Amino acid sequence: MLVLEHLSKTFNPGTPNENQVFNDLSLKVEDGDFITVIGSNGAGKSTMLNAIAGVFPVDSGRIYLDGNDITNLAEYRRAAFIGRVFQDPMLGTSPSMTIEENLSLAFSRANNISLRWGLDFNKRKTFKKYLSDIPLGLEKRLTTKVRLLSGGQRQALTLIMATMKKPKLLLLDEHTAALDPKTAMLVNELTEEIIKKNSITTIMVTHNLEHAIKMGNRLIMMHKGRIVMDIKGEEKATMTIPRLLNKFEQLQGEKFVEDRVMLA
Ligand SMILES: Nc1ncnc2c1ncn2[C@@H]1O[C@H](COP(=O)(O)OP(=O)(O)OP(=O)(O)O)[C@@H](O)[C@H]1O
Repeated sequence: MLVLEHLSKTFNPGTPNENQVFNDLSLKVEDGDFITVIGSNGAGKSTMLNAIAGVFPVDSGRIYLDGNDITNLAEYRRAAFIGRVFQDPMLGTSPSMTIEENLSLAFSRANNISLRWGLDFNKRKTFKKYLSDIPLGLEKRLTTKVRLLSGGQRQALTLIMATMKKPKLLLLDEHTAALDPKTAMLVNELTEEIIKKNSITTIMVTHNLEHAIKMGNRLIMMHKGRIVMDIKGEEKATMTIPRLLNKFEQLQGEKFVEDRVMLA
């Protein structure tokens, strides 16, 4: 279980650019939760993910994962049990290495063995199996350099690498936002499949309201650094975009405004 307890974060304190992103942000994420996160511009969605991943220290509050206080743990140490996939397909893989070399790297990390480039028959067979489950044709391109892949192919590969060793937590920060709708759908399907198969606790930020409603078991809406909606169970299962927008308006007394929001 992940617990965020009374977190606060202000960027550039004491300067004209001072920006309090959140103050007293709390959240309990149960094991196996797949939470989709939506919210208005600058609501603090990415900042929340960054705080969990340890990209910067929080000003106050505590972060617990499986009962361990990780508030002061360095980012690289959290990376051992927190998987991340970003919006930018250029991140997460090594472009000058081939698909199989990238997978081999993740495989070595996952199995806690020192870096070994040896790509024997068995490894290649395993990698082919991973890749043949995705209809992106990657299983035939094991020796292709990753820089030659499309954005969708790279995101799929990053997702496989980030989950090869089951992470305690998977953070997806708009990981399909840069993809065309058809590829985004494929990568989302792969995301759901991997998460379900391995019961990975996941927090996924998205600007696509339809994806946010359809995917996961819980939907959180953030606004001005606060969690203003936490929808699950029957309410989530029967949620629609108009109902969600209405609920926001009723709760906040203002319309939901988000430049990049995608209704479908
Ligand atoms: N490293 C940083 N240094 C300074 N300010 C930052 C930093 N990261 C984020 N911010 C600011 O914090 C606020 C919240 O940003 P954040 O990226 O968390 O919002 P978001 O909800 O993900 O928004 P969006 O949907 O627009 O991406 C914004 O005003 C942003 O400019």
